[in-house]
Order: sequence, then structure tokens, then C-alpha cells
Amino acid sequence: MVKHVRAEEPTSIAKIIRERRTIRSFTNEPVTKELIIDLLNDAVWAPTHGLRQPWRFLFVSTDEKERFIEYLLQAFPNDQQDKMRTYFHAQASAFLIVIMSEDPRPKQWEEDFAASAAMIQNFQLLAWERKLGVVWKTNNHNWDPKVRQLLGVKPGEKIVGFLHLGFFDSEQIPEPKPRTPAEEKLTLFENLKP
Ligand SMILES: Cc1cc2nc3c(=O)[nH]c(=O)nc-3n(C[C@H](O)[C@H](O)[C@H](O)COP(=O)(O)O)c2cc1C
Repeated sequence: MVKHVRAEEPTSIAKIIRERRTIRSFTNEPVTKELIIDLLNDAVWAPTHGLRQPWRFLFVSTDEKERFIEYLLQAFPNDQQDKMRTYFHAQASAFLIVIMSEDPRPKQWEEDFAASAAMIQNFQLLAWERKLGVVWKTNNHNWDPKVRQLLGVKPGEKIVGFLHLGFFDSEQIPEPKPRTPAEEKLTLFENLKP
């Protein structure tokens, strides 16, 4: 019988899950569509109820970044454009926008949102393995009708993640933010007091 004992060394999956950090500063190495398609073709093996695969993607490569930022700035008031230009330039080398189709049925909506999040985490872990850093951004502009329109997000769709991407320097990985041990959030049935 297989015993489910903890290995002396973390498995490679546990290692990557623990080591992955949100990365906010990137090198100049360009991010190409070939790499992103490769990563996404693994990430989409996430669980998805009813095999609905509710996601689609908009990718902006490093080569297109400058033109994309100027395009997107149209959505922002004049007095915010300089700030947003600096922000987008400084905080991404490329962008991947994950768009989910919104099922009007609440159960299916939740399942689809959960599947999209699982797929994004797959992507983040796969990217980490290739030294491609990710910040999963949920800034207010993800809900802005002007941003949605410029990005071709249709009624009945939502932006789940505006991912800022770029290669990272292994010497400059942020310190981990320790997690609460699961035991502190775990109730054993023997102690359950409803
Ligand atoms: C759904 C979601 C939304 C997030 N939105 C943002 C965001 O808008 N801006 C940001 O800087 N980080 C964002 N993050 C990244 C978290 O801040 C980050 O995961 C957290 O600080 C823990 O750091 P770590 O990923 O390095 O462990 C988001 C993460 C998730 C899962």
C-alpha cells in the first residue's frame, strides 16, 4: 500500500508553488507570443466543470507594448494619462489579459470563475519555471467600460486577470510573505462544534 508520507525534500510541484513570487520588476528580455502560447497550452489543463473552458486571452508582446499602452491610455482622463503611462511602462514588459465568459447561472458562473483562477495559477507556476514573472492585477480599470471596449471585452464577458509579465533576475526575487499554517485554519471533525 502506498503511504502518504511527506517526502524529505519537497516535490518539484511543492517547491515551485512555494518559491513562486509575484514579480513587480522585470529585465529587458522580450516576452514573445511563442512562449506565451506554449505556457497557455499547459495552463489550460486546469480543471473546468462541464469542460466549459470559459477563458480566452488577449496577449500584448514586448514589441507591441508601447503601442498598446498609448492605445489603452485613451480610456483614462487626460490628467491621469502621464501617471498611467509611467505605471504601465514601469510595471510590465508584456501583458496577458484573461477574459472569461460569464454564464448567467450563478452555479456555473462560480465554477467558471474558479476554473479561470486555477488556470491562471497554472500559468503563474509554469511561467515561474521559465523565469517569467507575473503580477495578477485586479485594478479598477478592469471594470471600466472604456477599457473593456478598447480591449474587445463583450457584454457577458469579464476580465479575470490583467497579468503584467516580464522575465526576472533570480538574484532579485522578493522575500516570501509567510503563510498561516493550514493547521490554524483546520477543524478536525472530532472537534466540530456547529
Ligand atoms: C485575484 C488576485 C488579484 C491580485 N491583484 C493584485 C493587484 O491588483 N496588484 C498587485 O500588486 N498584486 C495583486 N495580486 C498579487 C498579490 O498581491 C500577491 O499574490 C500577494 O501579495 C502574495 O505575494 P506572492 O504572490 O509573492 O506570494 C493579486 C493576486 C490575486 C490572486
